[in-house]
Parts: sequence; structure tokens; C-alpha cells
Amino acid sequence: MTVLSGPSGVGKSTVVAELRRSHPEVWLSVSVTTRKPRPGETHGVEYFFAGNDEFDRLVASGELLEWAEFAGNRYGTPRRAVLEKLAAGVPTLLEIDLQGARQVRRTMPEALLVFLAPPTWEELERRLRGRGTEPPDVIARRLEAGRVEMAAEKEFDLTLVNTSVNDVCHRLITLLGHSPS
Ligand SMILES: Nc1ncnc2c1ncn2[C@@H]1O[C@H](COP(=O)(O)OP(=O)(O)OP(=O)(O)O)[C@@H](O)[C@H]1O
Ligand SMILES: Nc1nc2c(ncn2[C@@H]2O[C@H](COP(=O)(O)O)[C@@H](O)[C@H]2O)c(=O)[nH]1
Repeated sequence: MTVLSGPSGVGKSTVVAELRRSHPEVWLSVSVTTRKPRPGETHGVEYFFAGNDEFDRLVASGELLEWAEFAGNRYGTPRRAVLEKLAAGVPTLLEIDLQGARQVRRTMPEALLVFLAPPTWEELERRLRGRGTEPPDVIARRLEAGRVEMAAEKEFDLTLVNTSVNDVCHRLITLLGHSPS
């Protein structure tokens, strides 16, 4: 299993969307979140959108492999789907934040942890602001979390710099082919 993490705005979702398009044989876990959908996001595709009560229930019943609070919302990985894909030998990718990556490191030490880094901090800010999906206060919280994520890069098995989405996808596909499932 491969885990993709990195600061908000670096391009994780863009890379994952391109992988979905170009490599449908790779299975991308769909997380549950309490965040509201952005325009164009569809329940069951980018996320399963849930209320706080439903998220509480999933946590209490142990249905999440990992979960974290990020910039005011909660996010978690449904456990059963991941275990089923791994048991079937399907190449599996999780796109999650640093706190989630740390939990996976503890519970599934065989997973490959990949850090997606921006070419520069200024470019990260430009991408996050340019996406235009969050108000300024939320962007500030995400950048604050981004500083923490950048400082944790050394905890990952390797870093890919997202200068070109195609290049990153190419590298990830190679890694997925070689990481133990
Ligand atoms: N290689 C790239 N070059 C230029 N722009 C990029 C690149 N990759 C992604 N972007 C742009 O950067 C913005 C942020 O990308 P994206 O939403 O994929 O980031 P993310 O890491 O998933 O963020 P978050 O963690 O907040 O969900 C988007 O507008 C996207 O089009
Ligand atoms: N720990 C987890 N983090 C997750 C999961 N799904 C997504 N994420 C991360 O949350 C932030 C914000 O995402 P956004 O879609 O609101 O921009 C980002 O770092 C994602 O990688 C999850 O299941 N667990």
C-alpha cells in the first residue's frame, strides 16, 4: 500500500485525479469527511460526505483505519474497503494528511509513505490561493498546517516534488508496482 501526503495545495488531489484517469487499475481509497462538498465534488467519488454524528459513529465502531482533524474538519479512511483491496492484491493508494500517515506508519509499517512537496513555498501559497475554494481564514489555517507538514518530510520514505503532474504520476505508478501490497 502507498500513502500520499503533503501540504494543502501541493497538488495531491490533482495527481490522484490524473491517476484515476490514466491508471484505473490502481485503487484509490475514498475517505469520509465532515467537510462540505466543493463545487463539482460528488458523494462517493472524491469523498463520502458525512455529518458529525455519522463520523462519530464510524470512529466509535472502529470502521476507520485512521482519522484526523484537519483545518476544522474531520477525515478518515474506511477500513474494510482497504483491507479487501489489499487481500485481493490490488495496488492501493491513500491520499491523507500527516497525522493519518503517522497512524498508518504505526499500524501498517509495510506501507510506503510518499511526501509530495511543492517546488517552493511561494508556489504552494500561489496554488492554494489560486484554487479559490477556501476563504482567507481557512487558507491561513491550511498554510499553518502546511508548515508543520513540510517540517515532517523526513518521516516519509521518499519525496516527490510536484513540478509536473504527469511526472509525479509516472513515479507513483512505478512505486505502486513495486511496493508490497
Ligand atoms: N504541478 C502543478 N503545477 C501547477 N499547478 C498545480 C500542479 N498540481 C496542482 N496544481 C494546482 O494547484 C491547486 C491545488 O491542487 P490540489 O487541490 O490538487 O491540492 P491538494 O494537495 O489536493 O490540496 P488539499 O490538501 O487542500 O486538498 C489546484 O488549483 C491545481 O490545479
Ligand atoms: N488523515 C486523513 N486525511 C485525509 C483523508 N482524506 C483526505 N485527507 C487530507 O485532508 C486534507 C484536506 O483535504 P481537502 O479535500 O479538504 O482539501 C488533505 O491533506 C487531505 O490529504 C483521510 O481519510 N484521512
